[in-house]
Amino acid sequence: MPKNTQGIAVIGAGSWGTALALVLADNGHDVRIWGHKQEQIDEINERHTNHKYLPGLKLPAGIKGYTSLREVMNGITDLVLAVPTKAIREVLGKIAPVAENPFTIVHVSKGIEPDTLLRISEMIEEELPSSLLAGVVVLSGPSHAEEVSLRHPTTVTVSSRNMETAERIQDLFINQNFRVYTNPDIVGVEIGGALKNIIALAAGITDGLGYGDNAKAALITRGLAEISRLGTAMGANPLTFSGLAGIGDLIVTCTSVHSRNWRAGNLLGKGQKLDEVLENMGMVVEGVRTTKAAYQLAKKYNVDMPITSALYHVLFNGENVKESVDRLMNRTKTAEMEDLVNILGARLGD
Ligand SMILES: NC(=O)C1=CN([C@@H]2O[C@H](COP(=O)(O)OP(=O)(O)OC[C@H]3O[C@@H](n4cnc5c(N)ncnc54)[C@H](OP(=O)(O)O)[C@@H]3O)[C@@H](O)[C@H]2O)C=CC1
Ligand SMILES: O=C(CO)COP(=O)(O)O
Repeated sequence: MPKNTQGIAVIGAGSWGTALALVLADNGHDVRIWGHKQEQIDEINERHTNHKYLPGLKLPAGIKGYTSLREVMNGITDLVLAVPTKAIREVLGKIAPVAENPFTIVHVSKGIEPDTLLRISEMIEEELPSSLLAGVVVLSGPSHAEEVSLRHPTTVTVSSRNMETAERIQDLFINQNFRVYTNPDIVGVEIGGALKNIIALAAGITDGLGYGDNAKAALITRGLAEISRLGTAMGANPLTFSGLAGIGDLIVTCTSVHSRNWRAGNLLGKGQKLDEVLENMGMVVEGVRTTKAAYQLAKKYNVDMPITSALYHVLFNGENVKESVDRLMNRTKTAEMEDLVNILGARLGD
């Protein structure tokens, strides 16, 4: 596999940034990881661990930690952006003045910005001048950092408006444990990755309420239906939602104990308050902000998203979780596929 001779910068030293730094180091790349906490970067450089985010993991000495964005960006042509969606604009705003040459961004975050309703690649294009941005790629799929860091078999997909760039990034990451596919549908890949977190929160809630596997299978299936409806209305290829960034990620996030979104939902289902849950999680729970964004997008595109809407009212209007499930179950009867077929028909008719 071709080596990036300049080294690759990973921006964000949380769970996912650290696990992906390991994949890149396993592939022989020199990796610079940037974090904003001196103590944590000292730990990475001196003890080769990142205890808070991936306890027990020993990092190769080839992964070097930095707190200076100027130093980490020096000569860099490929950058992996691994901070929560909420922090992306702030971090890019600090990178722009210190970057000296154009670079490709591989973003690995799973969110949509509330109010602007932008996908992450669109936020990146807004924040960085085109003279600095050589390309934007999204890497997404069913991939919990905890298992990637154990080098357990994992599959993801990369997408970009420029497929040559996507294929080059595929080559940087792919190895025997980390299989990387390409998909030209950047809208679908970003929407699938972001919206599955909403359904995982809901699946955590039903598990917390003590409902069983039927309820979870219903959420996964009907969750996929509403993700596909919105994504298709936004221009995605509906087939993307039957792939890794769609059903693949939805399954892993709704069923894995590693999922922060599922865990947060589970605590909500058991009766904890949202503030309390988020305070104790210690890591990002992207689905909360994304629920707000998807609720707004559903209105904008006039798409029915009953699970997202129910969760929105639980999270932001204090509605009771059990009553919300009852209301979802007692909506007017409907057909299973008709809405998606109509959305697709309207698009093809345009
Ligand atoms: N974890 C996973 O398995 C996967 C995560 N993702 C996605 O990757 C993205 C990052 O998630 P993940 O790594 O898991 O999150 P974590 O909560 O594990 O880590 C987030 C990291 O970002 C840092 N950070 C937060 N805000 C800022 C800021 N304003 N400036 C600089 N650094 C900041 C945090 O620092 P601090 O320690 O100070 O809080 C921390 O190092 C998310 O969008 C997530 O959905 C995607 C696939 C898998
Ligand atoms: O996206 C993920 C796995 O693919 C991580 O999900 P959580 O953020 O819910 O842990």
